[in-house]
Amino acid sequence: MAGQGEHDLNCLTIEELENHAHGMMDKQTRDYYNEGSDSNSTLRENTTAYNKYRIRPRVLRDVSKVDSTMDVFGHKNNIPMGVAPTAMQALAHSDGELGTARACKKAKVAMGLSSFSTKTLEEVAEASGDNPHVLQLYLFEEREHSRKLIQRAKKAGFKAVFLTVDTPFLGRRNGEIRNQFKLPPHLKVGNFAEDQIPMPEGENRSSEAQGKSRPKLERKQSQAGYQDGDKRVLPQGPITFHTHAANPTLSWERDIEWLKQECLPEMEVWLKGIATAEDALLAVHHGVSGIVVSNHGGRQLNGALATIDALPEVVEAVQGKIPVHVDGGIRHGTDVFKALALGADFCWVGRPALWGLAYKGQAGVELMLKLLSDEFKLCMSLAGTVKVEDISKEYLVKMDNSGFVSRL
Ligand SMILES: Cc1cc2nc3c(=O)[nH]c(=O)nc-3n(C[C@H](O)[C@H](O)[C@H](O)COP(=O)(O)O)c2cc1C
Ligand SMILES: CC(C)CC(=O)C(=O)O
Repeated sequence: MAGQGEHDLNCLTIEELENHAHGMMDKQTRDYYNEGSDSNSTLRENTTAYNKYRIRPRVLRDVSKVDSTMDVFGHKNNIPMGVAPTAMQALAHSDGELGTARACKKAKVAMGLSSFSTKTLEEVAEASGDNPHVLQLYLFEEREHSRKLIQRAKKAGFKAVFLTVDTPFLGRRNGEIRNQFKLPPHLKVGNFAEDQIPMPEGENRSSEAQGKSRPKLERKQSQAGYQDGDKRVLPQGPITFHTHAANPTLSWERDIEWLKQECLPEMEVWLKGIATAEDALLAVHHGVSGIVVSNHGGRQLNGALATIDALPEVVEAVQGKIPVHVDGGIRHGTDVFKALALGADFCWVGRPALWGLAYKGQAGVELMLKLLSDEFKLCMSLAGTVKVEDISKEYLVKMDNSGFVSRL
């Protein structure tokens, strides 16, 4: 645990980190990183829902040696938490995803890399070394581009792909629309910089590649990836997040099987964005290696349950057959403890890493990871748990709006 002298006195909590980061980002970056979709209610609830759960501490249990480590992707992680994939990290600081990867390696926590990173996956793999790193994937309608990316990830030593399944269309992010968000010219989407599809004027790419099984698409520049009335918009030209991240054609039977064939055995296939027991059961049925309970940090379906509230039904449905991870709204070591007590095997944090980067680049991500690690270890000790496996729902109660407390 941190001694008195080892703190950044300007920044002792994730909330303070967020406040520092606020002033270090331009408006378009700040809005892009921080906002959710629509009225942002799911974004807010992801965080506040943790307050409904309170910890029941046990005492006199010799917590002089607490082991907060756990194995994930075949490696010992310092705490049961990693950094979630978030796009375009060089907007926050020039260290970008390389700073995050180096900080994760130093802190011995896993890292998720967005397909839409501002560094290449090969650069990030090199910076990660033997620290576990997974690649978040959007499966493109032009399947050849996804295949190429998967092959590169395999070669670079990624442990798993996390297919994002909550993005048939992009959620409506009003700040992004208002700011007409785009990557500034000095930055590029690292993985696709040279991967543009030249398309002669007038050619309809819906007949290309895997076109036969696809719905008929209209060739038109996407309006920032948002659903365009009844018209399907064909992604075209350079691969950008606005044109290519969303793919409404994905389905369990065709695409999960395809992905497993492309990735296994070198890389595991996980689904990120599961929020119900029914889909968790389908995930098990389709033989994926694990799932992440996620609502994309409140950026997709506003009005969806907070992830900590969706977690119990998923855990109950899965019954330990595959690992269940969770992300969304985790801002304290006690949140990690609560998620584990509700049955998650592992947690991921998104925005706190972006705030760390904005604050001080790699050093800021290191600080963020230290704050959450210290808090989690202290929480384990004060709750009377010595190993991560000890954490169970026995340590939690739930409080309703009128303050009534019930055991879980
Ligand atoms: C700015 C930003 C960019 C994101 N980019 C991606 C992405 O490229 N792919 C993806 O699957 N999820 C993406 N996410 C969602 C995160 O992986 C994660 O689910 C979410 O941030 C967790 O919530 P938290 O930020 O409250 O911790 C992004 C989130 C943010 C805030
Ligand atoms: C659209 C993506 C490239 C990034 C993303 O998932 C997000 O901004 O939430």
